[in-house]
Amino acid sequence: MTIVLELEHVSLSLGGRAVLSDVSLSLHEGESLALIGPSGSGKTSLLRVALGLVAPSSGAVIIGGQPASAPGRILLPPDGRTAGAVFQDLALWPHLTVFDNLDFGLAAKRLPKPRRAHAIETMLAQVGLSGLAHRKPHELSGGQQQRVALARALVLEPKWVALDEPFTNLDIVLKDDILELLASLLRARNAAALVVAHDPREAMRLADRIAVLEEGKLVQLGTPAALAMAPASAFILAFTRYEHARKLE
Ligand SMILES: Nc1ncnc2c1ncn2[C@@H]1O[C@H](COP(=O)(O)OP(=O)(O)OP(=O)(O)O)[C@@H](O)[C@H]1O
Repeated sequence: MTIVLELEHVSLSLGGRAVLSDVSLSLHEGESLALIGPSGSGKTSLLRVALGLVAPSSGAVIIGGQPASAPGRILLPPDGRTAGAVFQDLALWPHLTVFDNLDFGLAAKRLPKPRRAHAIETMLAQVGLSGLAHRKPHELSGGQQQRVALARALVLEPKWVALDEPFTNLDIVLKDDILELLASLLRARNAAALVVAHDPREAMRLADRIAVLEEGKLVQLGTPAALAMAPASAFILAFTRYEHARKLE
């Protein structure tokens, strides 16, 4: 199986505190890997290390088989990591239209204009925003803004995307819709996803594999079924017990 991203014995200290300790994991082509763990366990920090926004204190990040980060050094900058990212605050450029938000990364790749326009129109159609290309973010609903953020990440045809709980603020119906849309967009591209999930039960339902962080350490990594079968900590037992009960119903 092709590995798109690998963390090898990654540790990270910030302000003298150990935020990540000896974390090793790999993200496989096309899979959805959920990161869960209590608040402050290091989930966002792990995404930041993977994306090349911060260098690990020790260990390595490997992208597509190439060294991407070494201790204290970013060898491959974020835009070279074949990744798309969507963070909780979405970080859309407020002064740019939807079209230009999507065009920003494509233009940086120096693709010809007609090709960019075609890619953007196709992408906007896929996320159901065809008519809204010339609006600015503040002229959109929250759900529409989230689709723009998703489209902006995917229009660059990433091999993997990092998502930091971008959908937590949506109501449940809208959230299910966008999760389904995300899954189908990723499937169509065979793109992998590394997703920080706040709701462990939702991760059990949707992810191919789950990585559990506690106090910066990877305490378990496996399929939802493997976690439910042999939970490695009280935190994991707490949400997998529910899963057991559901299956026994
Ligand atoms: N720049 C920083 N300097 C010092 N400590 C930091 C810094 N950024 C994060 N931390 C600490 O690192 C730890 C992990 O933070 P992180 O945001 O990765 O956790 P998280 O699991 O994503 O939390 P949450 O679920 O609450 O978002 C926390 O204790 C946090 O206070």
